[in-house]
Amino acid sequence: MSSSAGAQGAPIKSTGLHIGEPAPGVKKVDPIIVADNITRTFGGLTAVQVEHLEIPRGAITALIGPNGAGKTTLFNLLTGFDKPDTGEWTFDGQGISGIPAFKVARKGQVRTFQLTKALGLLTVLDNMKLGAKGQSGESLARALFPWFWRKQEQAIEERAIELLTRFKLDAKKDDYAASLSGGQRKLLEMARALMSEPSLVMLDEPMAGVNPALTQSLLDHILDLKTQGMTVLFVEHDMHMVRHIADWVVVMAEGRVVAEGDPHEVMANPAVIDAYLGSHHDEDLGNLDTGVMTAIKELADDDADDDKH
Ligand SMILES: Nc1ncnc2c1ncn2[C@@H]1O[C@H](COP(=O)(O)OP(=O)(O)OP(=O)(O)O)[C@@H](O)[C@H]1O
Repeated sequence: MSSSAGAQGAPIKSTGLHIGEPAPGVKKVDPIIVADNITRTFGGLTAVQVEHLEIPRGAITALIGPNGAGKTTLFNLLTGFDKPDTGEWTFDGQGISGIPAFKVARKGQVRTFQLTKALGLLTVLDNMKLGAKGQSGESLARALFPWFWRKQEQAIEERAIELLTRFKLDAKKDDYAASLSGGQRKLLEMARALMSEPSLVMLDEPMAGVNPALTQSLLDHILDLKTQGMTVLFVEHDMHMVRHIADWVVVMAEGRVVAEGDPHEVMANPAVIDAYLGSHHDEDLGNLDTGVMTAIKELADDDADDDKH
């Protein structure tokens, strides 16, 4: 695996992540997640049907696809918030299929949600403290040694303040989370996820509802996770963001992985445009919802940019 400098000011992309031709299910040089035959149905609907998927370690992978492709369902499965009908997967070489979310998080795989889960009636600092792992204050043995508990509390608070400072939320530590803007809540959620010192951070639509003033800051924080050695997997509809920061892109449609590759390869792949058009093939393009149209236009723009280079 190697890194190469991008265009002026562009983030440094990780390359050489895969073995062989980039295609759905392609093997990775150093995968952090390896998943096989994952299916999840809701009644008669097959929401996820992934034969094989590997997520490269130490890189930023984007999971994209049209609405209803199964991205969030796959996220929920991989993080233990939902159970599959079939399937097995490993995280860092350990089988974790079907184990509950709090255990997945303890192993170093954390996630944020599309709609932020900051607890509005807790302060920003208390939200952060909830993200700490391995708190031993509750256990009886530790309760018998309160000095130990206090020391641990202090360490947790120090880490929380350090992270809040990094995310420029330290001045708000005593405010209720409910008073934060949408973008600030996203930052708080990301900061809280880092409390448990994860090795894999999964972000579900990190840019949704974020005011443009905070967009760059969020992007920088995501890039920073990689610099610090973490792996990032994120779901996003914003193709500019995908192109800008993703080292690798996995495309889902109708529950399956339909393409994989680096952002430029993937966005030039006709199967991907097809996936976005999907069931709308017979429709007048003017009837498509604006999200689909924007995504298709951005994919096409990427092609045009490529042609210029
Ligand atoms: N709890 C559920 N009960 C019934 N159907 C569900 C449930 N969760 C998801 N689905 C269905 O599964 C399919 C995949 O949904 P999912 O939310 O995973 O897609 P997505 O790719 O994340 O879409 P979006 O980009 O719109 O968030 C959709 O058809 C959705 O309606």
